[in-house]
Amino acid sequence: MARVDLDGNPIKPLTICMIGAGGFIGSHLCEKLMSETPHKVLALDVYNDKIRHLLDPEGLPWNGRIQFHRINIKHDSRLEGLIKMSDLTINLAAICTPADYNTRPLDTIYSNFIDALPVVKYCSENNKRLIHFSTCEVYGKTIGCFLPKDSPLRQDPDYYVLKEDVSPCIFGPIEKQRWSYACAKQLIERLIYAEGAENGLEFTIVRPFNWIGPRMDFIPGIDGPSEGVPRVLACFSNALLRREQLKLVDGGQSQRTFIYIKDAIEAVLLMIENPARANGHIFNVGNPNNEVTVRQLAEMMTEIYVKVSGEPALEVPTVDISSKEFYGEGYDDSDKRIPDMTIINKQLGWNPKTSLWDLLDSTLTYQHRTYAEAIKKTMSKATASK
Ligand SMILES: NC(=O)c1ccc[n+]([C@@H]2O[C@H](COP(=O)([O-])OP(=O)(O)OC[C@H]3O[C@@H](n4cnc5c(N)ncnc54)[C@H](O)[C@@H]3O)[C@@H](O)[C@H]2O)c1
Ligand SMILES: O=c1ccn([C@@H]2O[C@H](COP(=O)(O)OP(=O)(O)O[C@H]3OC[C@@H](O)[C@H](O)[C@H]3O)[C@@H](O)[C@H]2O)c(=O)[nH]1
Repeated sequence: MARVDLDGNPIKPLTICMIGAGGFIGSHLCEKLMSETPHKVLALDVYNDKIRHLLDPEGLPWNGRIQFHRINIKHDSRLEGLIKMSDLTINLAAICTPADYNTRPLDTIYSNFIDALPVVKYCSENNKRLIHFSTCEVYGKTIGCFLPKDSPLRQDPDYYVLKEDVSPCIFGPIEKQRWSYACAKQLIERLIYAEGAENGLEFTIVRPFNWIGPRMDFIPGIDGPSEGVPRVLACFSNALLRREQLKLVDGGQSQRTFIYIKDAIEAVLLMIENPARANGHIFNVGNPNNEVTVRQLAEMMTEIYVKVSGEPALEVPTVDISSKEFYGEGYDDSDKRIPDMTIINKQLGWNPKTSLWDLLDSTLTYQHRTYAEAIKKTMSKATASK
């Protein structure tokens, strides 16, 4: 049966230039495009470990529909040609790990702003559609967090729900370099918007709110550097796998809403296949029903991991740590992130489905299956060499 868009029109097969296709989100998007659509993907990245299972030249039903190009977009003259060959460009490439924002601020700004410039320019000059990945961090802190602790207004959604077309972007001072990422993302959003307004660029901007699931980041010492600090899902998974305490930065009081990667990918597919409804829009993509403090996240992951691994929890499963000790000088944090869903609901009729418990259950089952043996081996080697 012919696939149709939300308005009942048949969907034409597209060629998609996906930059950063080898990362967490890219790998899930490639998987979805291969298994459920006829679209072709030119997959650009410096790594391909997370999509290698899709690239096998023989024996896969989508044989030939995905092509990997090992390209660093900072300096590769093939970029424009690949964008020209495609109907649509999706840019996911970025440094997007908080541990880097205040320790490698220059790389962070270059990656999220300067390196994205040619992509925007080539799309605009060649009249190609662009879906650009920004972040919920462009909102920064909520207005509510500046109110007195006992102010009843803190309970009023107007003071904390984040709306694409209404909410201000509130960052900390320049010396809090944590905000360099958010600021670079905000400026590239403004540039894309201006290209749309002045030169007619067809664009969609995505603001992901803590998408999590299998293949997110790395487990230090197993498939990433031993001293590396990934995002919170991988930090907590690593601690659980090693039977270490989960570290709560500044007491784990910050709040986040987490969404299952597979729900979020459904939203991206709707944007890809419904350009008339998605062009010119900025979309929050998150799950407002899955809000927890980081402390509650740690407790829930501990409880689920006991069930998944069959091993009892540590007597004291968490430990508090200061942000200075964990991330270094210049760290700051978003206090609370609840996405408003009005625009994406209206344009694409999309809603997230998976509860936090269910998404952590499937993700920790994957983490245990993928890493438990490897961790046991490295830990027993380390003990033997003592
Ligand atoms: N995962 C989330 O919850 C989340 C939240 C907010 C924003 N985002 C945004 O979504 C995008 C993808 O995030 P992710 O979670 O998949 O991160 P990721 O780090 O897993 O993926 C990014 C990919 O981009 C590649 N890349 C970086 N610089 C490159 C370059 N110069 N040339 C070629 N490839 C390069 C990396 O190798 C990596 O594979 C990023 O722009 C990020 O800022 C993600
Ligand atoms: O071991 C840890 C790791 C992290 N944390 C805390 O957990 C919270 C979430 O941290 P993450 O590393 O997942 O990153 P954040 O939610 O702060 O930002 C992320 O969200 C939006 C995206 O653009 C980026 O991928 C990233 O910046 C923060 O409050 C952090 O301080 C811990 O308490 N312990």
